[in-house]
Amino acid sequence: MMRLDDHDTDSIALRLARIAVEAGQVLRRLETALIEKHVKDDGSPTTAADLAAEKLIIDRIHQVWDGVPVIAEETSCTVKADDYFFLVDPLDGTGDYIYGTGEYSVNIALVRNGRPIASVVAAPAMGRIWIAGETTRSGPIPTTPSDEIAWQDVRSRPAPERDLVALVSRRHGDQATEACLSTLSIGTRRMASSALKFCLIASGEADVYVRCGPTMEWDTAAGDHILSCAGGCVVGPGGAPLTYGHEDRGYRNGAFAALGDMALAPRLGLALPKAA
Ligand SMILES: Nc1ncnc2c1ncn2[C@@H]1O[C@H](COP(=O)(O)O)[C@@H](OP(=O)(O)O)[C@H]1O
Ligand SMILES: [Mg+2]
Repeated sequence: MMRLDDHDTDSIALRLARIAVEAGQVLRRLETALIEKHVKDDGSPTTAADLAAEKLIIDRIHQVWDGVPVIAEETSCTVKADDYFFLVDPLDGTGDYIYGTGEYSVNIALVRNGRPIASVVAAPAMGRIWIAGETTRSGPIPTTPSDEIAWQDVRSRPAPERDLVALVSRRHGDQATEACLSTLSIGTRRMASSALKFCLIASGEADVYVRCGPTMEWDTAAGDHILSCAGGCVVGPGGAPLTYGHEDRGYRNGAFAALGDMALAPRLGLALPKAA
């Protein structure tokens, strides 16, 4: 068992990347199998693949960091948060997994005192992975799993005055989100699923993602950290960063905006985020 050394969050993120790549292989293998799906209480689907990937991730985390609580979407969503805990979504975008768009991700975040400090988002079917400790890096997922990932630093881009690129959920839109987006000069609306939306903004491929409809902490913590370390931010309606570990509200998030450039916050009517 490894002591949790939170001085080297980049190393923790690399370890999380290995776990996410392995979980991604499980998902890829099961993608082609005929998967029985179930509908959960919140109306969202779940499959045997969610469960298999979640079991693998929890086992691996316990092998490395035994004793740190793991809050995970499918089987461990009532585990209590602590000063340190992991948030895991083994298959974010289950609908897209089932319908074969490939826009699904594996999200893992280590949270300390309410904020993520090391995280990974892997998109196995797209062959892309992002990690963040102190800084954000991205790379292609190797086709031979034992190969090293060719990591490159990524940064979000300064927001243009007009013709912003907005990412919108493929499956979960709502009127409040549309009203918020209508205050911006959007040139391109691109549909995307899962935590990929945060990562595309972190890589400078889009500018803004607003979400007023429901999400869970495991949907956002890893992507929030990846975007925040790449120069962007994820903020609630008052302009404050999101915090994690809210068992009292069933680990549900409020509305948020993910921005590649903090200067977009006032344009959305939000207070300017305070520098971390
Ligand atoms: N009614 C609801 N309550 C809580 N979370 C919801 C929800 N409807 C959708 N979500 C969240 O939105 C995520 C998908 O977002 P998107 O459509 O942008 O990819 C889902 O992730 P999962 O697929 O992991 O369940 C789910 O957690
Ligand atoms: Mg999810």
